[in-house]
Amino acid sequence: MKLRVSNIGGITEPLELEIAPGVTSYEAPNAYGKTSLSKALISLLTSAVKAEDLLNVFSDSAEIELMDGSKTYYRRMKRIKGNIIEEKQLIMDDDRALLLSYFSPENKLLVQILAGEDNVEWFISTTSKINEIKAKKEELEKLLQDAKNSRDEMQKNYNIAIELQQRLVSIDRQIEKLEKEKETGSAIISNTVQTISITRQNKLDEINSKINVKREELEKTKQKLEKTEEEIKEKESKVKIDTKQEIEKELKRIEEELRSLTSKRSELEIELKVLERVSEEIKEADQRHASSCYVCGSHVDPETWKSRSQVISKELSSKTNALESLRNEILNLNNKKQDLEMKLKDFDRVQNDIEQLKSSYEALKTKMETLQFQIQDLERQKREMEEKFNRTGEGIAGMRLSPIDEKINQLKKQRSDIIYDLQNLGIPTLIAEKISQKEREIQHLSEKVEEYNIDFLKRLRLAKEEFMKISNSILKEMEFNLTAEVTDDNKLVVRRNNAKLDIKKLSSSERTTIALILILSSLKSYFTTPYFIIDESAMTFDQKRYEKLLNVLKGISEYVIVTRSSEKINVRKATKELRASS
Ligand SMILES: Nc1ncnc2c1ncn2[C@@H]1O[C@H](COP(=O)(O)OP(=O)(O)OP(=O)(O)O)[C@@H](O)[C@H]1O
Ligand SMILES: [Zn+2]
Repeated sequence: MKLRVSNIGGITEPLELEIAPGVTSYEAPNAYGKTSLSKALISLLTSAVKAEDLLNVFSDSAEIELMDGSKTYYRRMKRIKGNIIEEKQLIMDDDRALLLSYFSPENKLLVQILAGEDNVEWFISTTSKINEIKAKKEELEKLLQDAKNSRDEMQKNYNIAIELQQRLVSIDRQIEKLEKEKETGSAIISNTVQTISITRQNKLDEINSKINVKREELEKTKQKLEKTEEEIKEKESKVKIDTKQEIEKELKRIEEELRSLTSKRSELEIELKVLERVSEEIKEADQRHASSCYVCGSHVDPETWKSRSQVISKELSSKTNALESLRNEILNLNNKKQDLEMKLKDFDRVQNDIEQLKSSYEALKTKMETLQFQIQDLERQKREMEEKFNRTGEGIAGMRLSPIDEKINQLKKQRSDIIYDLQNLGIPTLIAEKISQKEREIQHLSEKVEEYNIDFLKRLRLAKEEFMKISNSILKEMEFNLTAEVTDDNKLVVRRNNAKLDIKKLSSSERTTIALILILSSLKSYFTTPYFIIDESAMTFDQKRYEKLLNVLKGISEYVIVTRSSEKINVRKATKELRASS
């Protein structure tokens, strides 16, 4: 196969390599790009190796291309505005390649075993894809449970349907029997028919007369209503609000005037009384020819009494006249006031009348509505009655049913209920067919689940059995005085001369060998890789053991590539046998 790499990792000069089947050793100085090349090859097996990890940080585009026969696989990436865009055609996309196709100081299993950890359960379940099988198994188990549940449901429905069918047969028999009984009794029935039609006519007549009465009443109410409306209008035209207000204003004015006039009158009356007394005193003084004042006792010429009396009399008569006219005025105003008060009372009375008319108008309206509703109701009753009579024209329904018919009707209702239920459930023969179909499905699913179960257990054992098979011979061939096995609970157990040895006590080449054996076991059991790459820096073998190891590895994959540090660049066949055969 032919590999071309450019701008991957530290490889900036385009690199082209022809790799022959068998074990190839790729030698180059430190920091030349051996790891970069290995990563390029692994990146064609899994997209878990990301473009970001591959692309040389100083380049904007990179390419890995592998041509194998007529097939071309590649990863081509470009950096555009800080993002890497990639086109790829992988040989496979399986992240187990990181564990099983590449043995380097970064290999997780190697790291773990070098650290002295002996639990390899994660390695076995990851490389065997046991979890995927488990998930599939569980999915199937769920389907199986669902199928069983729906079969049970169907069985239940089947039992119900059978029972319903039996009930249907018995009901049909009962109906048949009752129909026969009815036929014998039908002679009696024809008599009743006449009676019934008379009763019907009576009922209709009754309703019709009720409707007529109500209609007449409605007509009368309507007339009353119209009359009331007219009256209200007439009265309202009489009572004009502004005239009423004017009268009230006038009344107020008169009352005010009356108040001022009456107070004037009482003043005048008091003045008159005073004058009358003075005039009497003066007259008396004149008769006595008094020479001194009857009030203050000062000297008065008796001759002046007469002239004084004259002045007072004049004043008296003028005041009396004024009082007289004031009294007349008051009288007049009081009359006017009474008139106006009468008018206001009239207004109030009419207003009252209007209120009363209005309330009786409302009452009439309600009565009309009630009547209309009653008439509608009666007409509906009539219509329904007519419909019922028409529907059951020549039958006897419309009246109470005879007990036989009632019983037949009841049975028929039960019958149609059962048929409805049966339609929902399905008829028993159909259900039975479905049940047997389900049973086949259950059978099939059970077998599948069992297969997965067996596969699951087998898979779990496979790598361990393979490990048992190959570990001791490899260890022997590598001349390590050790035996190793993986226990049922997935622990690595290593022994020397039958004594258990803690992994931590093993030398690093012993640990590395055991890790490699585990990887070989998983490769044989679960995973086929097109090439297997070993980074020599992961190994601490002496030359003799290194040669032996290459022999062990050569059958592991069609291509085995070992990268080594060397001052010179060299690509060559690495094992004697292959060198001999090529
Ligand atoms: N993505 C990258 N971008 C730029 N340079 C890189 C990148 N990856 C690695 N390098 C550099 O490229 C050079 C080659 O690295 P690489 O790990 O492939 O060398 P190596 O041949 O495996 O060396 P060693 O013998 O020490 O293991 C190193 O100098 C490394 O720092
Ligand atoms: Zn006097």
